[in-house]
Amino acid sequence: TRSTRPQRMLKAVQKNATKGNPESVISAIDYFCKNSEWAMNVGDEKGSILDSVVTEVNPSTVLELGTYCGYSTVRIARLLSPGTKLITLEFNPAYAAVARQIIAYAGLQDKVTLVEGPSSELIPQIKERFGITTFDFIFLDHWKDRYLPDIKLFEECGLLRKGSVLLADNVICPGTPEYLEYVRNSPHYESRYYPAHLEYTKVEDGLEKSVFLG
Ligand SMILES: O=C(NC/C=C/[C@H]1O[C@@H](n2cnc3c(NCCO)ncnc32)[C@H](O)[C@@H]1O)c1cc(-c2ccc(F)cc2)cc(O)c1O
Ligand SMILES: [Mg+2]
Repeated sequence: TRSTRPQRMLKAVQKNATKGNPESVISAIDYFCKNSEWAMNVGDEKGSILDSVVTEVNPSTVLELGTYCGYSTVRIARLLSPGTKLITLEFNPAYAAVARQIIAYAGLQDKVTLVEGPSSELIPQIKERFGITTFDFIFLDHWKDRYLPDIKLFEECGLLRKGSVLLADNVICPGTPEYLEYVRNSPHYESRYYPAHLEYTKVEDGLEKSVFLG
C-alpha cells in the first residue's frame, strides 16, 4: 500500500539529515515541505519565533499538544537546558510512531517523553504520572477547536503558575477565534501576537504568546 506523507517525511530525514544533528533534521523537513510535499509543521519562519520564546523562557517544565511528526518537538528539545525534558501528547499512533523515529534521529529521545493519547484525558493525569506541579512553557499546535477547552483544563488542574507561558500556533490560519478572544480578554492572561505566515506559504498566520498572571 502507498506510504503516508509522514512516512515519506521520515524517509527524507533519514536520507538527507545527519544522525544526532537536530539542525540537519529541521532543515531536511523544511526542504521536504518546500520542495516535495507541504505538511503542517510549524515551519522555519514561525519556528524561529518559537525558538526565541523558548530561549527567553528557558523552561524547566515543557508541554506540547499535537506532536504530529515531531518537527516542533525537535525545535524545542534542542534548546532545553541539560536535564530538562519535554512532554508531548499525540493521539494518532501512526503519527506518534513517525515522530519517535524523527526525534530519535535527531538524538533527542532522552529529552522527550512522547505520550500517546488525547490531551483531554491526559492533561488531568500529568501531575501524578509525571510528577509535574506546573508548566513553565506550553506549545499548542493540535486541533484548533481544542485550544480553548484545553487551556481551561490547565487552569482547572492547577498546571499553570504566575508567569507560565503559552504559545499557540495557527491563531489566524486555520484560526482559533474562541481561544484568541479568551486569552486577549481574560484578566488572567497578558497576550501578544507575533505576525508571520502559514508554514511554507505567503498566507498570513501567526503565533499568540499568552502569559498566565495567576
Ligand atoms: O490542523 C492543524 N493542526 C492540527 C494538528 C493535529 C496533530 O495533533 C494531533 N492531535 C490533535 N488533537 C489532539 C489531542 N487532543 C484533542 C482531543 O482531546 N490530543 C493529542 N493529539 C492531538 C493530531 O493527531 C495531529 O498529529 C494545522 C493545519 C494547518 C493548515 C493550514 C492551512 C491549510 F490550508 C491546511 C492546513 C496548519 C497548521 O500549522 C496546523 O497545525
Ligand atoms: Mg500548526
